[in-house]
Amino acid sequence: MSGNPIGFESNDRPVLAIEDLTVSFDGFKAVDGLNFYVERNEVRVVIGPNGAGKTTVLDLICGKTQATAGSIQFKNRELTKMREHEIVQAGVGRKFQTPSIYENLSVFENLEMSFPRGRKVFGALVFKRTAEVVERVEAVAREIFLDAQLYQQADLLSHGQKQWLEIGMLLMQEPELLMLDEPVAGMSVSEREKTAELLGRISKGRSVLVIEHDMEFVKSIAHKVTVLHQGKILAEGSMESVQANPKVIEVYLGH
Ligand SMILES: Nc1ncnc2c1ncn2[C@@H]1O[C@H](COP(=O)(O)OP(=O)(O)OP(=O)(O)O)[C@@H](O)[C@H]1O
Repeated sequence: MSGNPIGFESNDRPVLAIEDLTVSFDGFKAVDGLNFYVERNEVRVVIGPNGAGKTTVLDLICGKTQATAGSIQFKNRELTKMREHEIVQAGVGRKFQTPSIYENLSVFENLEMSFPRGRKVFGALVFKRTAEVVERVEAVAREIFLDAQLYQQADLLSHGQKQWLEIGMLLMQEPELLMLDEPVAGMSVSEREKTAELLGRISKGRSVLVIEHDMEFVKSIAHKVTVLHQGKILAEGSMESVQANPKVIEVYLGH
């Protein structure tokens, strides 16, 4: 865990403030009156049993799913009224479980095409390779442990390296909120350790929101843990406090 102080916005409101958030699917409330706050410099992990609503919360934040009621404020902007691409532009990056990298392109090219200016000015694949872009690609590649693989084709990377590349593609866009769904699934022990280090590092200056089932990994990264159950918060606090909570043991950790 980093000793980095968890910061507040200038007006003391958390970077991400979710209030009374509800989504119903045919009358079934997958998320039910949720109040949830994440600070800058924080790594927050959301845990809970299958079907608790964890993925749905990320879907609501990134605009993939529309809320039935409630509000999601990110840096004081209301995300429930925005479209998916506007939410990305507002500084929210989301990584899904399956990597969506371009297997036939190099690590460099994958990172390069995620550079926002490249997209806006010249389209996704064709744009001028400026010194600024090259510097940024190289810096991100170092950050994600792939500087030695920069010119390697992405399909030759290990599963873990592909996951890091996708995190790198998100970092190219400099998101202020980064959301990751089970980032270490299928990773080796050493890849898990490096991922924990990576998440600690990249949480500085931004917020990182992770869904994870691997409790050892959760323990190694979480500043704070939120336990979801039936679309509501069952418990929230330090890993130690939620692990010792009888309600959490009953519905999740005891299984
Ligand atoms: N688009 C949808 N339409 C109908 N029901 C949905 C939809 N999306 C999610 N659900 C339901 O909402 C509930 C919460 O699902 P969600 O995927 O958010 O749970 P989860 O906590 O992420 O579970 P897991 O750990 O298995 O990924 C589940 O009962 C699921 O079937």
